Amino acid sequence: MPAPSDVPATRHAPVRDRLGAAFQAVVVATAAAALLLWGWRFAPGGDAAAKAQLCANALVPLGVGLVVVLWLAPRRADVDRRARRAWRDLAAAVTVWWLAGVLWELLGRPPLSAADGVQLLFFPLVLLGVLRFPAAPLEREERLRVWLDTAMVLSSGAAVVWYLALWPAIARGDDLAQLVVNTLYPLGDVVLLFAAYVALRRGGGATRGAVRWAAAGLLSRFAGDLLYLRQSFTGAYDPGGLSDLMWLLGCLMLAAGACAQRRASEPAAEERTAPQTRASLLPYVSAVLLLVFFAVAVGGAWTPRTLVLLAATIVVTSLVFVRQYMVGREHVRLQGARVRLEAERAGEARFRTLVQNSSDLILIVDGRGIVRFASPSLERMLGVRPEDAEGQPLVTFVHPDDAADAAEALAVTRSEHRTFGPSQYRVSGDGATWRAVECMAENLYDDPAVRGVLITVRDVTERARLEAQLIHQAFHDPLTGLANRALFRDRVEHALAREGRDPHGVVALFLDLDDFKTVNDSLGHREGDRLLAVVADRLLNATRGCDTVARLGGDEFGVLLENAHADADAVIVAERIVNSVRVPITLAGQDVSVGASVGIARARSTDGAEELLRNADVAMYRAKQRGKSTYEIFAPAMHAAVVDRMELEGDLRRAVADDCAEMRVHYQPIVELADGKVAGLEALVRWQHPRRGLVQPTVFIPAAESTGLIVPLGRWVLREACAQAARWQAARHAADPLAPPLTITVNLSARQLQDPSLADDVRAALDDAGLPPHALVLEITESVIIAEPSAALATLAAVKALGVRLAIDDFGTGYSSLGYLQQFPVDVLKIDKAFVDGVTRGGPRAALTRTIVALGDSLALHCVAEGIEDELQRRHLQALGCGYGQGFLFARPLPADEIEAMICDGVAA
Ligand SMILES: Nc1nc2c(ncn2[C@@H]2O[C@H](COP(=O)(O)O[C@H]3[C@@H](O)[C@H](n4cnc5c(=O)[nH]c(N)nc54)O[C@@H]3COP(=O)(O)O)[C@@H](O)[C@H]2O)c(=O)[nH]1
Repeated sequence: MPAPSDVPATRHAPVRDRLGAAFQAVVVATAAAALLLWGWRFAPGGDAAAKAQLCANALVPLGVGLVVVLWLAPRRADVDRRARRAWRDLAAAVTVWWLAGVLWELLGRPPLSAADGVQLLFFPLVLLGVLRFPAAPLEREERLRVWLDTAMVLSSGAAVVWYLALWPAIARGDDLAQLVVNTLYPLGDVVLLFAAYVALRRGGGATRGAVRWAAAGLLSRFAGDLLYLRQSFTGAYDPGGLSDLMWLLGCLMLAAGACAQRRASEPAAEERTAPQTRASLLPYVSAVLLLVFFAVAVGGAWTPRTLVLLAATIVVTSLVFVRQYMVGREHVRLQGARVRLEAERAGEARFRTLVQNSSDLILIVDGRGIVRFASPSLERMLGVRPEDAEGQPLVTFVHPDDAADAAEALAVTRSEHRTFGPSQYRVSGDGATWRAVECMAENLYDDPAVRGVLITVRDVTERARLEAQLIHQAFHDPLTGLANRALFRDRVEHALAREGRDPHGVVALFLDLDDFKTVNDSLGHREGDRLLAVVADRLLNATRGCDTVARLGGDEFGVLLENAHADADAVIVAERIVNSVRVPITLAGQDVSVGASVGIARARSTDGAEELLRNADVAMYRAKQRGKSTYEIFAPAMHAAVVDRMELEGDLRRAVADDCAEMRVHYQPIVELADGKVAGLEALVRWQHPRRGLVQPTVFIPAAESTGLIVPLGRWVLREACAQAARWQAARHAADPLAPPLTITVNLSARQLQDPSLADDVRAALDDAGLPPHALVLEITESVIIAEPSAALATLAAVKALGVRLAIDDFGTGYSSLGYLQQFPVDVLKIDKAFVDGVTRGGPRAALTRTIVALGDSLALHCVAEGIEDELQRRHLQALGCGYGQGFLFARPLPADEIEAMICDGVAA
C-alpha cells in the first residue's frame, strides 16, 4: 500500500521529470557560466578591475536563478514532506544571504552594517533546515559521539580562525565589533557544517545525496567566509574574487542538492548503524589538518598565538582519543547487537515457520475479546481465512451453548494473569459444521510482542467423536440401541435424587418377554435378535420421549416413568406395552406372537434405585405367575413369595445343571380295573432338595416351565423312566415270559412340545434303554394341544412315527370341542380326577364320565381314570366300562425299589 506521501507514478511522472530536468539545467548553466566568468577573471591579461566588476555584478543574476531553483525544485510532489520543509528553510536562508549581499552592495560594502545583521539570519535558517531533514533518532552513544565530533571540528575551526584571523586583528588593534561579527561567519559555518554532518549520519538513503550537496555547499561557503575574514582584516577584499566565487559555488551546490532530493523515508535500522565512512572522517580530518596547521605554524617561535593553537591541538587530539575509545566500545556493542539480531531473526524465522505450519491454531485476542492474530491453520480447521477472522469477536466462532464459558475463560485469563485450560468447546466457521477443539489460554499482556491473550487451539473432533462413541457403547445396548442396565440405573438414581423426599412420581416398569427362549431355540438367534429389536421399537412407540426405555439383558426391558403420580398413568403405559408387544411379528416367514409380563413399582421415600428395580422385578414375576401377557403392580406382600420363587428357580437351575443329581423319579401303577393287575406305571418326578426336603412337582414344575429348565429336566426323566421300565420289563419277562408288556407313561410339558429335538430325544432314550417304542406312553395335557395346535401336531406326528403311544391328560377339563381327537394320533384318554370324584355322586359329572368312556370306546382309545381313591369309585368306573385306573386306592407314587414287588406280583397292593 503506498505511503500517504507517495505519488502515483503514472499521470504526473512526465511533467515531474520535465520540471526536474529544467531545474538541473539552470544549475548546470549557472555552474558553466560561473566557470567561464571566473576562468576569464583569473586568466592573465585584460583589465583586471573591469573583470572583477563584471564578476561581482554577475553574482546577483546568477544567484537569483539558483534561489528560484532552491524554492521550486523541492516542491515536486514526490519529495517527502519533511524534506520539502527543510529545503524551504534552506531556500529562505540563501534568499536572505543574497538579499543581504545586494543590500551590502547598495550600502557601498561597509565593513560592518545592517547587511551583516540580515546576513547572520542565514545561519539559524540553515541550521533549522538541516535539522529538519528526515532522520532516525540517535541513540545515547551516538549522541555523545556527535557532540564529541562537534567539539573537535569546532575546536579545530576556532583554533585556525584564532591563528589566521583573530590574533592578527587583535595584534593590529582592529575594531572589536567588526572582529566579532566577521569571526561569527566562519564559526557559524563550522556549526552548520557539523549539523550537515549529523544529518548525513542520521539521514536515510533518499536524503543523503541531497544533504551531501548541501554539506559541500556549506563547505564552500565556509572557505569563502574564511577568505573574506582574512581579506577584511587585511583590508584586501577582492570584489568578484575568490571569496565571492566560493559563495556562489556554495549556493550552486545547495541548489544541486535541492534538485537531487528524492522521496525519503525513515531510514532502516541497519542503514543507521552502517558506518558513514566519509562523513565520519570529518572530525579526524579536522584534527589532522589542525596538527598539520600547527606543525607549519610552530615553524616560527613560541608566541601566545601558537600557544593557543597548541592548546587547541592538545584538546582536539585528546578528543580524538576519547572518540576512538568510544568507537571501539560501540563497535563491540554493535557486534553484540548484530549477533543478537541475527539470533533473534533466526529465532523469529523458526517460530514463524512453526506457527505457519503448525496444525494447531494460534490466536491472539485483545482485552475486548477481538481476534488480533490468527495463524494460517484457521483456514484448514474452520475454512476461515486468518485476515477475515482478525478484527472479529472470538465468540463469533464458538457454539452458542459454549459461548458464555469461553467468554468467562477469557475474562479469567485476562484478569487473573494466568493460564487457563485445557478446556473444550465447539467451534465453527460457517455456523453449520461444528468441530470440537481443546484450548489453552495464556495471558501475555506483559510480552510486548503479543500484548494479549495467546490461545492455542487443537482440533480434537475425532477424539471427541470416539469418546462419545465409547461412552454411548458403555451405556447403550448394541442390538437395540436402547439404554443399557447401567444407564437405566443411573437415570433411576437421578430421578430419585431430583424428586428428593417425595419420589412418588417415579415409576419403574420391569418387562420380561414370555416364550422368548422358545423363539430363540426354534428359529435361531438371528431371528431372536430381530424379535428383540422389534420389541424395542414398540416399547419406544408405546412410551413418551421423556421416558427412559432400556434393555436390561436377555429378554428383559425396563421403562422409567417420571411424574406418573397416579397408578392409572403407569397402568396405561403397561397396557399399551402388553398390547403392542403381542401383535404378531413375522420371523423366518411365520407369524410369531410373544407376550410381555410387566411389573410396575412406584418409588417410596425410603427406596433407592436398587429397591425400586427389585420391586418392579418382583411384580413382573407375579404377573408371569398370574398368566402371561399381563401386568402387576407391586405390593409389599408379594415380596416374600417372589423371593422364595426366585430362590427356588436359582436352586433348580443349579440342580438341573448338576445332571439332575437331586432329582428322583417316583412311579405310580396304572392298573386294570377289572382285576387290579399292573398294566403300566406313570413316571412322576420329585426333587430331593438339600434344605426343603422332598419337593413335589406342583411346586417346581411351573418354575421349570417358565425358565425353560423343563426341557433338560424332562429329557432326564424320559431317559430315567425308559431305562427303569426296560429293567422291569426284563425282570417281569424273566419271571413270566407270557406276561403282557408293561407300559411307562412320561409327562411332557408344553415347552418340550416346542422343542424341535423332542423326537430325537425320545428315540435316543428308547434306544439307549432298549425299550420297545410301544411300551412308552407320552402324556400331554389337553390345554397344551389347544394352545399350539399346529406346532403340537407336527411334533406329535414325529414322535408317533417312532411307534410311541400318546395319552391326553386331564381329559374333559380344557376344551369344549372334541374335534381335535380326530386330528391328533392319540391312544389313551386319561379321565381327570374331577370326574372320578363325581362318578359316585351321580349328576352331570357321572354322566360326562360315561360319555368320555363311550367316546374312548368309539375311537378305540384306552381310558384311564385318574385319582381313584376308594373302592366305590373303582366299581362305578368299571361299571361304566373304563378299563384302567390309577390312584391312591392302588398305590401312591413310590420310588422304583418300593414299587418293584408290585410289578413282580403283577397286582397293585
Ligand atoms: N411335565 C412333567 N410333569 C410332571 C412330571 N412329574 C409330575 N408331573 C406333573 O406334576 C403334577 C403333579 O404330580 P404329582 O404331585 O406327582 O401328582 C400325581 C399323583 O401323585 C397324583 N395322584 C395320583 N393318584 C391320586 C389320588 O388318588 N389322589 C390324589 N389326590 N392325587 C393323586 O396325580 C398326579 C398325576 O397326575 P397326572 O400327571 O395328571 O397323571 C402333575 O400334573 C404331573 O403331571 C414330569 O416328570 N414331567
